[in-house]
Amino acid sequence: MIYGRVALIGLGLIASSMAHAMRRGGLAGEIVGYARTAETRDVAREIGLCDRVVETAREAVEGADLVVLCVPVGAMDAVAREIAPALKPGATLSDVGSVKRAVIEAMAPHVPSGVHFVPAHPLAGTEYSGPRSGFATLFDNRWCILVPGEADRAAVDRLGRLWRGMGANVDEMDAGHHDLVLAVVSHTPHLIAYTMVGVAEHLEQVSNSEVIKYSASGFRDFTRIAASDPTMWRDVFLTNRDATLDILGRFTEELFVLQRAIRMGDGAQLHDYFTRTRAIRRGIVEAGQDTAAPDFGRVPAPEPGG
Ligand SMILES: NC(=O)c1ccc[n+]([C@@H]2O[C@H](COP(=O)([O-])OP(=O)(O)OC[C@H]3O[C@@H](n4cnc5c(N)ncnc54)[C@H](O)[C@@H]3O)[C@@H](O)[C@H]2O)c1
Ligand SMILES: O=C(O)C(=O)C[C@]1(C(=O)O)C=C[C@@H](O)C=C1
Repeated sequence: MIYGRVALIGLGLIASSMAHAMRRGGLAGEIVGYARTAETRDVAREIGLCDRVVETAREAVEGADLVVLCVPVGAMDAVAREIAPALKPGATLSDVGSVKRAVIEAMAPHVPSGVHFVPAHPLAGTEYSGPRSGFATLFDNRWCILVPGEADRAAVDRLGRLWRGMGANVDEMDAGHHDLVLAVVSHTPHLIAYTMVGVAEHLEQVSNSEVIKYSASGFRDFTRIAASDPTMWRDVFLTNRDATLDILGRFTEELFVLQRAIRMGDGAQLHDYFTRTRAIRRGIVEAGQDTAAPDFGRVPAPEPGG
């Protein structure tokens, strides 16, 4: 056991996956949960997600050794303000928000002295939300980034042990770098997926039923991403504004380069570009970062005709 009592605030995909993963590893003596709506609290009780589901966030954090805010990024400020007076001295306060600079700015002013604030971000998720969507293996072999700043080393190491116990690999970063990296590997790709699905929807010459019927696998992957929670992603783009706009600007420049190559019939440029991007994908598969990739991606391609 790593913590005696863990409080999870906001019982959606990430909190419910944490609850399952902590149980699987025997990592918490007691898991206490709080959700804003009575409906979510009722579902959590019905499926036995936590040992106790309580009626207020303050009640949930009382006596907890670890408190994790699992609410949308835009709600972190209000929740931190509300629970701060009830936090136990010596407790660790963490979060799982997808953006780190804005969350730290929102939460840090409320953290009482004697409470260790260790922000975190598990790089794992699905397009589903709510208390029924979680599963114990969500974090297996994925990364969790801790953004500890000047936090107490023993508290940081303890939270790292919890995430490793839930199956994740743990790294540390500063908040600004985290937000830039995530703008590249998660936030801008989501925006592009949302946009591509929007383009298909707005195309007058192709009906929505044709889009659904003939949806090829590349587009299907876009639609999966574009089904992600609207509140969560609204907050991500509003709070990681600068990094996302930076990456989006670079994306637009590269898009124009490819657009020009297509217009000019420059096959060599297209081939060279796609050869370089393929190497990146192969690197991800070889590093074991896409567990869904078939094995033949990791061995040389078969001989023609073989
Ligand atoms: N879904 C992902 O892929 C993913 C991955 C990593 C991190 N995150 C981050 O984890 C956090 C939770 O995401 P999730 O996917 O579990 O979302 P979710 O929608 O499944 O759950 C969010 C929970 O927060 C509650 N909530 C919403 N607004 C609230 C408020 N103002 N006050 C109190 N509770 C409120 C909701 O009722 C719900 O129970 C977000 O900060 C998100 O950025 C998400
Ligand atoms: O796999 C997915 O559905 C996700 O979108 C998960 C994903 C990602 O971009 O990888 C999304 C947001 C996070 O903060 C972390 C992980």
